[in-house]
Amino acid sequence: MIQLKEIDKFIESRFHRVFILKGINLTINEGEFVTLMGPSGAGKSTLLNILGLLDEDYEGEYWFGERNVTKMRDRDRSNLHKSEFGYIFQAYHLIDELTVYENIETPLLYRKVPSGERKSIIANLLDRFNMVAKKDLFPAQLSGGQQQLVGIARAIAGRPKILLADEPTGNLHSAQAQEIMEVFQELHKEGTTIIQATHARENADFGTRLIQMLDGKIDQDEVITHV
Ligand SMILES: Nc1ncnc2c1ncn2[C@@H]1O[C@H](COP(=O)(O)OP(=O)(O)OP(=O)(O)O)[C@@H](O)[C@H]1O
Repeated sequence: MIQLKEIDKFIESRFHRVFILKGINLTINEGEFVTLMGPSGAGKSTLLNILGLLDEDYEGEYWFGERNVTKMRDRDRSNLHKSEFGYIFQAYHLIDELTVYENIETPLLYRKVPSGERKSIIANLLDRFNMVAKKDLFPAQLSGGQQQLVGIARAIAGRPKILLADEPTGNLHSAQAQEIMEVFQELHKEGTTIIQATHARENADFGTRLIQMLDGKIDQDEVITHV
């Protein structure tokens, strides 16, 4: 489904190149649930941004199925992003002027989901995350954890084929974190491919594969076995 070949990302400083990612070769198949771990600064968010088509400033090749993303026009890349990916950001990226309800609705509007269906999808998500009473509030009126939940609801509302999540449980208490991982597990069972970056080792146990990053490289890549 996704293949990265020899991806390098660097910044030019005055005297030398500083590599943020170096020689990344990675294949992710449909239906995998991958966890990226590694110390702060290892390059996890940078790699997620590249995978999610949010950053095209790198060298190497990115293949999405038969399509060479590296050679795509901006508009096609943006359409591919909107149609296939759901993205949960480390900083929630909610739209401040929209209510909780409207924030969750945005990907459904992009995907031209009919109004009745939109209502039922959003009602289900609000219910699932215990946010029904908050639906008309604005992001600034929510706690950090609640904003994270809205970000997650928004990312999964459009039923993306691939869900990318950067520290999805970073601002949540452990019961909420567990709940989010269970939601991910359900989505994975339903066929969603998931790639998450996290510092929480227990989150990796919900997945099928653990990739350890170090200094912009893949250090270890192992299968998670479930007993
Ligand atoms: N645009 C940029 N300009 C300069 N340095 C950058 C840029 N983007 C990322 N970096 C650097 O690249 C390194 C990797 O950053 P990245 O955010 O991918 O790490 P991470 O593994 O996700 O860390 P964390 O766990 O703290 O989120 C960091 O040292 C960061 O400062």
